[in-house]
Amino acid sequence: MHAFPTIIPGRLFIDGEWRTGATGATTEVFNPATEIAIGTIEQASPEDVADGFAAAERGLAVWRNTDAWTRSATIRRVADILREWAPEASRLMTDEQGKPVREAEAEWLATADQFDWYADEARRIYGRTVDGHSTANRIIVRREPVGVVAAFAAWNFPALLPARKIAPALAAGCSVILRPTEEAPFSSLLIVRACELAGVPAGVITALTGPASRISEQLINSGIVRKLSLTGSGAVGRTLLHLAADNLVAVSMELGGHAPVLVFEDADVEAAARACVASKFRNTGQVCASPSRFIVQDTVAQRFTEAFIAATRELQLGDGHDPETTVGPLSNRRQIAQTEALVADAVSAGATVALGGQRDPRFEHGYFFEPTVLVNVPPHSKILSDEPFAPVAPIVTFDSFEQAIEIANSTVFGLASYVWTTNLSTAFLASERIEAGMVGVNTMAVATAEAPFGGVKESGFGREGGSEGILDYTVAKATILTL
Ligand SMILES: O=CCCCC(=O)O
Repeated sequence: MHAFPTIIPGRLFIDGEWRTGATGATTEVFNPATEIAIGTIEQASPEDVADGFAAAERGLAVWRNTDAWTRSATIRRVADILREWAPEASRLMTDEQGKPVREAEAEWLATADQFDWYADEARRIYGRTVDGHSTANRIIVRREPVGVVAAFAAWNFPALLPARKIAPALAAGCSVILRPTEEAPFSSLLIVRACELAGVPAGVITALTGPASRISEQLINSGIVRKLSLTGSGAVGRTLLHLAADNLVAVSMELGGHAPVLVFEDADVEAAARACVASKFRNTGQVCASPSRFIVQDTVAQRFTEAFIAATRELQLGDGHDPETTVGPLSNRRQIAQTEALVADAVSAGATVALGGQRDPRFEHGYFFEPTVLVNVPPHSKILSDEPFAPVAPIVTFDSFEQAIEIANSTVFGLASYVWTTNLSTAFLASERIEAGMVGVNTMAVATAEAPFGGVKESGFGREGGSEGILDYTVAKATILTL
């Protein structure tokens, strides 16, 4: 048994120790439902960051020489600890990020799944041998750890997103420097604490909280970090890619999406609408794989829209700690402004607000926005092209398979996508024609530890999850033998 930490360590974790920063500067963290501060985190100074990457370099030397069975058993213990902590950790996540406790609990279990999955994959890092030009040649290919990894994740899934980077990196034998987000840092720090308790050696995991741009710049310019993994916005991705290019650091980028849902007339339309509502408003729409454009065959559009609105009306907006709540607040003030702007733009373009459309006036505090449904949405509305990260569902129609695919592929993004049909040919053809890293057919559940998660186009590159996920943290080394 591992007791849940009574004091959440809002500290830096460097060389196996929880430390205050060299300058003593801290940042407050707020509950988005109450706007009340729930704690503080340290701001790592340049000296702290330098200590962090030096420790990570030493940790790498230890961990890359630790056998795969030991790495596997250690990572498995992290999963076990996180499962033990899930009930309390869920309430903490709700405090800092806003999502309903039930969703937070699901996130912690999915987080533990990442560690479980990569505990197994640690023992399955396969090499190969190839015969060379000459019968005397043998080429042996081994996959070695890429080196020190810098991991930057977004605030919308403060446990799952770091876990998707930490678990495969540890499995591959890398050391990891995590920069938790300032909006929701405590869940990420809990993972670090679980790693410590599980026996991950000093320096193998480091946590540095503080200003994103300064810390990332220092890490990438350090000459020690060999791999950068980001889940974040396209703008941040571009900035970090420039830095990585200057330093020839390898990158994986998960940069968001704008997932189309194609609903064909042969689908179970009501089941599709219910599943779409549950998925659309999960985490208040702040999900990179969130279905965000509902593209419905015109013959069933009215039925779909009615069922969608009816299911949306049943949602309960409120504080995530209330057991009745099914949709929590947006996570921060920026999201409110962005959501309001998207709705205003769509309405001025000619869209109709069929439900919601504004900040919920019942709440004096907190970032509560009504679950919103837009219909008659003109193609040039920003809600159909900009990543929304908002509880707003635009419904548009199509009249042919080709038009459905054209609309689905009309954004710069290509992360998740969804198809609802009972026709096997339509399912296959649509999933092959949609430009996306993932396609859910008659399901909205595409994010699971055993499947590769990642995008194409401006949604980024690299994969997290599945047996593919560990490859991003390895390099192939060829040894060419002449016998
Ligand atoms: O925001 C991106 C992560 C998606 C995780 C999920 O859908 O569970």
